[in-house]
Amino acid sequence: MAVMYQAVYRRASSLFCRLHSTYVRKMRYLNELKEDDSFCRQAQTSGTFYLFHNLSPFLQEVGRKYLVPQLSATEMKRILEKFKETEQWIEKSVLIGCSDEHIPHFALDLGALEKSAIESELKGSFTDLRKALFVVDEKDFPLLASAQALLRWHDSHQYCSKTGQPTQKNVAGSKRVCHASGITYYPQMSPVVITLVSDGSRCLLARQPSFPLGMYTALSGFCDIGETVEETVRREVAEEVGLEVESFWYSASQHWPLPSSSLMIACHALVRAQQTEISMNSLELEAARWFDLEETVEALKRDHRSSKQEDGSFLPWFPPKQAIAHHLIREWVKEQASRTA
Ligand SMILES: NC(=O)c1ccc[n+]([C@@H]2O[C@H](COP(=O)([O-])OP(=O)(O)OC[C@H]3O[C@@H](n4cnc5c(N)ncnc54)[C@H](O)[C@@H]3O)[C@@H](O)[C@H]2O)c1
Ligand SMILES: [Mg+2]
Repeated sequence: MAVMYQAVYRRASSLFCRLHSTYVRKMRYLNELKEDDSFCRQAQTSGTFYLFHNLSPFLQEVGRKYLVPQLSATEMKRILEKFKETEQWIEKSVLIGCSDEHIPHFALDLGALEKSAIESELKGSFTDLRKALFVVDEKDFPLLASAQALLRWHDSHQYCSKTGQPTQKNVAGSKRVCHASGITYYPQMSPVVITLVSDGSRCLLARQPSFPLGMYTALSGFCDIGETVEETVRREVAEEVGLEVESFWYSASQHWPLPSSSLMIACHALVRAQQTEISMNSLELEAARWFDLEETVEALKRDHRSSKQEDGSFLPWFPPKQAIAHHLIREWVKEQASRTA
């Protein structure tokens, strides 16, 4: 028995070491690409490229699936030659990751070239990010989201906000520098707290007027400058529904690219069971109410289409699984179900 345990343990720890060293080596490689311009320029000649056109990612519809194709450096060169563009275009690309085998991945926006001509050449289409995020395979979601956010950041930070002079990107695209002032700009995300409030047996979900009809989600809000996550949770819940948070705990986080880069920090919060009367802030919200476990489980089964009723009204439904709000709601349901079991 002891021998068997040792063999299993040895196999597990060697697997851990292998995984660990692959990960560490990969992170070190990416860091080197960000820090060393000539190393990164060299890597562009053997990398793969994800294409965008005015910030819409290039997708290929194959059967019922939407794939996110990667073009090799050779293919990229061929396309640019075909459109009579020089290889200098490659320098506009930004580093977005690499494979375990250290093949670097770049994103490139071909916004200045004719969209339909590239689409017919490459047999696919540039798709609005809002749609693309929800039709691609789940594993491609973070990649598309971060690539688009990074390209958008570069597009909107071409000039120094102090001197008005043009800024230059480093080859990897991990920063931009204004040579007149010496200021370095780094890509940024705005921290946002998203909180699923519960009174112990129900959860609180709300909707803004701009949401698709029938969609409810957890409360969210940008962190004010200088605020801690704890302070934002308490303030947002007080501001939006007039309740006082008693305790809260962190669940998970997610980068959300729409409408501009946010770091979503997802939390569960508890309010006192005796103080659950909602006083909704109608400047921001259109509806806010408590959902019991059964109603929450039912709404989780619906989507935008299936929630539509014959009279044109909509039953409540929640954001799809790609959104961290969905994860919070599922987590709450699981916890409630295990409590009542
Ligand atoms: N992934 C998800 O599951 C999920 C769910 C809900 C919301 N979100 C995202 O969270 C973000 C914030 O949600 P919200 O609208 O409830 O926030 P919010 O309650 O803070 O209200 C938005 C308002 O805050 C102000 N604001 C303050 N700082 C801002 C900043 N850095 N950028 C933009 N506006 C700022 C603006 O006046 C804006 O109209 C949105 O971008 C939304 O897309 C994601
Ligand atoms: Mg809000």
